[in-house]
Order: sequence, then C-alpha cells, then structure tokens
Amino acid sequence: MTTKVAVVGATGTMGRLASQIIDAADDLELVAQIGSKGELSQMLGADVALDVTLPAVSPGVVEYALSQGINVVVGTSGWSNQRITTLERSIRDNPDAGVLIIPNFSMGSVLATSFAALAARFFDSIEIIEAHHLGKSDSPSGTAVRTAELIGVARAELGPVIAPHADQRARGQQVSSVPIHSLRMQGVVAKQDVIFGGTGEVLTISHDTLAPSAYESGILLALRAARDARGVVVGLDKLLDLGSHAE
Ligand SMILES: NC(=O)C1=CN([C@@H]2O[C@H](COP(=O)(O)OP(=O)(O)OC[C@H]3O[C@@H](n4cnc5c(N)ncnc54)[C@H](OP(=O)(O)O)[C@@H]3O)[C@@H](O)[C@H]2O)C=CC1
Ligand SMILES: O=C(O)C1=N[C@H](C(=O)O)C[C@H](O)C1
Repeated sequence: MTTKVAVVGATGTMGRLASQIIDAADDLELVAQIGSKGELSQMLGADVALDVTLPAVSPGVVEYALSQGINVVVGTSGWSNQRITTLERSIRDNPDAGVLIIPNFSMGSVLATSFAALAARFFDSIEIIEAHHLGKSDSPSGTAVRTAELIGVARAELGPVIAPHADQRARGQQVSSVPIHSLRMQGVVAKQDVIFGGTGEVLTISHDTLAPSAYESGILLALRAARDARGVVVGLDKLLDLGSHAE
C-alpha cells in the first residue's frame, strides 16, 4: 500500500532531502511540499505529514495535522519532555492519533544515545559537548537534550550528576542536571560527545554526522512506521530492536 506523505519545511535542508528520498521510494508518494509561504491545508489528503521546520513552528504543524486525522513524523528539534507531555495530554482522547518524534534520524546517533543511557548508571560525572553547522538556530541540540533526559531517567535512583560551579555560564546549560556545551562552527555537520568521568578513567561516546545522507534510512523507517503509529512515540530506537536498556 502506498503511503501519501506531505513534507512541511520542504524548502529547507531536511525537507529537500526527505522530498528526494520519498520521491525515489516505491511505497511512498510525495503529495505536498510546504514551506513558510505555503498553507498547512496543502497537507490534506496525506496519510502522514513529515515536520522538519523550526522549534517554534513545529507544535502548530503537529496540532493541525492531528486535527485533520493525519499522523505525523516530527524531525524538528525542540521537543523537550515538557513539550511531549503536553502533546500526550492533548491526544489522550484521540486513540487514532499517532506522532513519532525523532530527535535524530541517524542510526549511529541513536545507538550513541542508547549507549550513553546504558553507561549513565556507572559514572557520576557526565557532560555533553555537541557541535553543529552555523545555520542551526537552536541550542542545545534536540539530540543533546534527549540524550541528557535519557541519562536522567537511567539515573533516577542515583540522583543528579556531579556538575560543580554550574551557575557559571561557561559551564553549559544543564538538562536533567547534565551540562551541555554547544558549538556552532563552520565545517561541521553535526557531532556529539558524551563524556563520562570515573575513578582514574574517562569514557567518551562520540558520534559524527559527516553528511545529511546519514538521515536517509531513519527518515524512511519513521515514515513507513508512522501511518499505523498510535500515541506519542519518541526516538528512532523505538522502531529498532535495541534490547531492554533503551528507554
Ligand atoms: N531529526 C533529525 O535527524 C534532524 C533534525 N533536524 C532539525 O530539523 C529542523 C529543520 O532543519 P533544516 O532543514 O536544517 O532547517 P532549514 O532552516 O533548512 O529549513 C527550515 C524549513 O522550515 C520552513 N518553515 C519555517 N517557518 C515555517 C512555517 N511557519 N510554516 C511552514 N514551514 C516553515 C522553512 O521554509 P522557508 O524556506 O519558506 O523559510 C524551511 O523549509 C531543525 O529543527 C533541525 O534541528 C535537522 C537535521 C536532522
Ligand atoms: O539542525 C541540525 O542540523 C540537526 N538537528 C537535530 C538536533 O537538534 O539534534 C539533529 C541533528 O543533530 C542535526
């Protein structure tokens, strides 16, 4: 069965990439490409909307799509736990609604975040350094926020990480107590290091996105799962068999 997909944010880097791979997939049909000058009503008739816009725009896209009975894949950053909880509450009475929130479509990044969640119980000193291209408007990255939140969940019984002098600006922004340091630099696509300090040792879980093509397989996986999704599903790991340690 062919899944009809509307891309919102279609004129952007991610939207153009997604449009190309949807066009090339036999089981997906690109039925709308919407940019800031378009109308969300252009998505009517689609089975799934892919949102790759801006953090401030994304909630409105999701709300509109769900109001029209269209399931959504959200690639846009900015979906913190707080925002996700609000969304979950808003669709509680709509059993047919499905939203996949995917902070990172790259397989390597998803694995790195799962490895970080696994390691989180074994180290009390944990910090994240993420680097992105100059065009990225938000910080910290959605991936870093999600990673820190999962570290927080994994450490629920252990409490906050050790983060001395966290009130000083150069010590980063804390999410679930984990300091996140954001770099925005020429020459970078996306990179994240999660650094674990222990007794006489340091573990670094490092992931580099070298080109946006890293997102292709994850976008296809999410779009193919979205039509039948129900409720709010967060993370590409939920669509993979990663074992019990991944939240
Ligand atoms: N989950 C993942 O793996 C990844 C997520 N991202 C995230 O995806 C998002 C998009 O990234 P990227 O493609 O690089 O960003 P771009 O700035 O290249 O594109 C943003 C897009 O949003 C559109 N847009 C802005 N305002 C509106 C609006 N009101 N209604 C509809 N469309 C609108 C823009 O349209 P116009 O051109 O008309 O202004 C443009 O098409 C970011 O949040 C980024 O962090 C990025 C890479 C990977
Ligand atoms: O803006 C980007 O480029 C990216 N944004 C996402 C994020 O905020 O984590 C995913 C990836 O890091 C690329």
